Amino acid sequence: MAISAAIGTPLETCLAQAVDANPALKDTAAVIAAVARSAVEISERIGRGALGGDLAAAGEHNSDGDVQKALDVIAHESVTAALRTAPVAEVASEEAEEVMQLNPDAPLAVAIDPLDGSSNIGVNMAVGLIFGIRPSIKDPANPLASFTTPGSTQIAAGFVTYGPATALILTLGEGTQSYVLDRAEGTFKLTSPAMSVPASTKEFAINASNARHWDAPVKAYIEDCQRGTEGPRDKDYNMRWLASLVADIQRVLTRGGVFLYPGDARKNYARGRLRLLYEVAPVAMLVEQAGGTATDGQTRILDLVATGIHERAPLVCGSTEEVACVATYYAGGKPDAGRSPLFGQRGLMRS
Ligand SMILES: O=P(O)(O)OC[C@H]1O[C@](O)(COP(=O)(O)O)[C@@H](O)[C@@H]1O
Ligand SMILES: [Mg+2]
Ligand SMILES: [Mg+2]
Repeated sequence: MAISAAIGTPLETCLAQAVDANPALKDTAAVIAAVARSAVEISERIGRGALGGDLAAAGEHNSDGDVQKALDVIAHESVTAALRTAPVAEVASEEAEEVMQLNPDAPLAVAIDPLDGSSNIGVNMAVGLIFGIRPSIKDPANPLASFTTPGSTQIAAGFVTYGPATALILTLGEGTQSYVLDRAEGTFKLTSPAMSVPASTKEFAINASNARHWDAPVKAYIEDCQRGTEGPRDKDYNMRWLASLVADIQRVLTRGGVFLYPGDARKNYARGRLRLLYEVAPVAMLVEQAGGTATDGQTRILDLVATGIHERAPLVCGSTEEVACVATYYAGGKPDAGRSPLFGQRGLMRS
């Protein structure tokens, strides 16, 4: 439901209001409160920086082959301990190979990236946590049943950004809200009851070091953005890349933009880098609920169905007009052929 509380209202009060309006959200609210408790703990830990030990110390490899840093493991243990106290049957975590069974009779399943933006650990840059909450499907024959449904079955989704401020971005399926942690009180408080992604933008986010590996539509789209007013897009673009999905998406949710992590030609990158269940699908729900669009380039993310819990998916999301523009490149076209270098307003053959 949409949140109508005043700015500054504590998360707990907002959740209680949501449950009053829709009692079916009671268990979901309990899960969100548990995730928020873990986020407060991790925020304090990150805030101490190197005074709290070497959070970037390398450990084992995780399911995706990434080296786990100390903070990846600390965050995973903190959030799964919190979820054990909530009505959660199963957890799919980036940091666990298999689905974790918590409270078997509980009604909900949670997909979680306990620590997003791991390359930013230890350099005082923004990192975060991402989660998506789904109904738990009890199917003894299929231990993945709760997670092999479309992203549109998510009941709620959110992420936390541990940045200059610790923020919680949340949707309960109707609108996207933001909260900021009041460090003095250890409580998240409402800062925006309805985030709204502007339909158009002049800002894109992509890891440009991968340009030589991109497919033709992404290459053409980014090249045209870079040509600015000299090219068919006829506007000068800015580029931002924080290497932290949560921070990049918080910017897109706040002032618009388009975020791309496409598939590319590198080994194991045919479907990009981001994981469908605990990164792409929650972000897609938040972006859609804020009036933006989220696709894999062409197909709506929330229609995609995972076949494994660590499956990847390309992500193109943010301002609706810009995401639609990327889709035209994938469909083999250009957004406005009438403004091509040859025929456009500044073209050689202006009519
Ligand atoms: O290092 P790259 O290829 O730019 O990838 C950065 C992306 O990888 C991620 O760090 C992946 O998440 P994890 O840190 O949870 O593995 C995203 O937050 C970020 O957008
Ligand atoms: Mg991540
Ligand atoms: Mg992670």
